[in-house]
Amino acid sequence: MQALRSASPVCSCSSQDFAPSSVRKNVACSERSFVALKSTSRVWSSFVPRYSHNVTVSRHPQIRASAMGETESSTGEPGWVMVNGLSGKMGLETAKAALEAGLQLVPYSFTGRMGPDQGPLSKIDVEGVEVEVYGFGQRELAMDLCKQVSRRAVVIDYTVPAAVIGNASLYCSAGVPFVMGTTGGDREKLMRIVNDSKICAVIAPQMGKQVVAFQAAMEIMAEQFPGAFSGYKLKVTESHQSTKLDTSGTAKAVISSFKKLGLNFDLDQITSVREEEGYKAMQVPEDYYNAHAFHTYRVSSPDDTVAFEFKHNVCGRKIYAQGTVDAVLFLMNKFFNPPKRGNVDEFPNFVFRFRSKRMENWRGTSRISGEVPVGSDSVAF
Ligand SMILES: NC(=O)C1=CN([C@@H]2O[C@H](COP(=O)(O)OP(=O)(O)OC[C@H]3O[C@@H](n4cnc5c(N)ncnc54)[C@H](OP(=O)(O)O)[C@@H]3O)[C@@H](O)[C@H]2O)C=CC1
Ligand SMILES: O=C(O)C1=N[C@H](C(=O)O)C[C@H](O)C1
Repeated sequence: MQALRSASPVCSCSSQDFAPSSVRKNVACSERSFVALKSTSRVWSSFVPRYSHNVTVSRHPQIRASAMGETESSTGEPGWVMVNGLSGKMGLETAKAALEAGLQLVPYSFTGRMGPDQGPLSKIDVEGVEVEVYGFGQRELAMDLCKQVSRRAVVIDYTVPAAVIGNASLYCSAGVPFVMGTTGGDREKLMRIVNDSKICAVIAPQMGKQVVAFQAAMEIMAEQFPGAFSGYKLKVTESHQSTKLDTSGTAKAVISSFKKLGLNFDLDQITSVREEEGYKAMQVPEDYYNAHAFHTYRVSSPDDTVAFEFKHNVCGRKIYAQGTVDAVLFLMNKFFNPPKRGNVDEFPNFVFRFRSKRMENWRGTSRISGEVPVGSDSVAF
């Protein structure tokens, strides 16, 4: 990963790299300089593990300890997370992973459905924690309740593409940092909203760190060998559960790297599989028809004598839930913990990518069909 860092001049950096220099040297620094950090790089859009082995958050003593002790020094309590989209597949999986990692679940959430004028629409039990879910009209109240529980909560958003902008605006105006796992929506606007606010966010269409490492590798190849596949053809197939509302945000991200390698491709050429016949062709195990993300990128020469195939196949949702918890811990560390000796070192495991003004300008040139490509150029998702 050291090689990865040095090979990616624009945006790859470790958590230490974007800490203020005083933090980098593990010297205590003032809240003021930390605020300066937040105002210069507020959005982290993807991250990859520094080591090739898997890190299981809940079982990793260092990270678990970090979750438990995250805010202990300043507030005497473990970190709090609010999960929106809790009745959904990712929301629930992530809430469980957060509890398992030692975080506390804010007992309030909101949904897109209309609810009563007074009181919650429903209640959801997550491993014994009862969460009140408020209707759309009471989402501001839900945010207020969250802040009453803790001024140091982080929001996790796994909702629907149509909610991305509204929810991000709400978190920003409430002043609550967030992890946006939800795909789709106007990604450029999303970045603008966060950059114009005072809060931090981690935003990525792919929270599975190992898949993000693959994204990063593709981006490095693109940066090192631009145009290497000029004239070649690209076929992209992504298969997901039939309830998925949008085209894979991850596929869009990876395609942005392929385009830099010289391949012509429009996002509407992506083949999206959402039914059984396609699942069989993609060899999705039957048990995972309702919970999978299979991606195949096939690159072939004009005369079909040369072919490359890249695949990332995920069954279940654990990989995203674990990565999301890591992103939460990272945000808590950055946003709430006054930098202190060893603070940044609590997160030695990841290389984070971050946005800078320089990248923003660079990215502005690589728009695809109204959507900013994601991935290692890290904007959009
Ligand atoms: N970044 C990543 O690594 C990953 C991202 N995703 C993305 O996460 C998102 C959620 O996926 P998934 O869990 O499968 O979807 P689900 O359909 O299972 O869940 C969506 C949830 O969003 C809620 N919801 C709908 N509208 C709103 C709103 N306006 N405000 C708040 N909540 C709302 C729904 O509530 P209700 O039931 O009450 O309608 C439901 O709980 C998708 O965009 C998906 O692409 C998924 C996996 C990994
Ligand atoms: O909806 C999903 O399930 C997933 N969505 C993300 C995406 O759109 O890329 C990540 C992964 O593919 C699972």
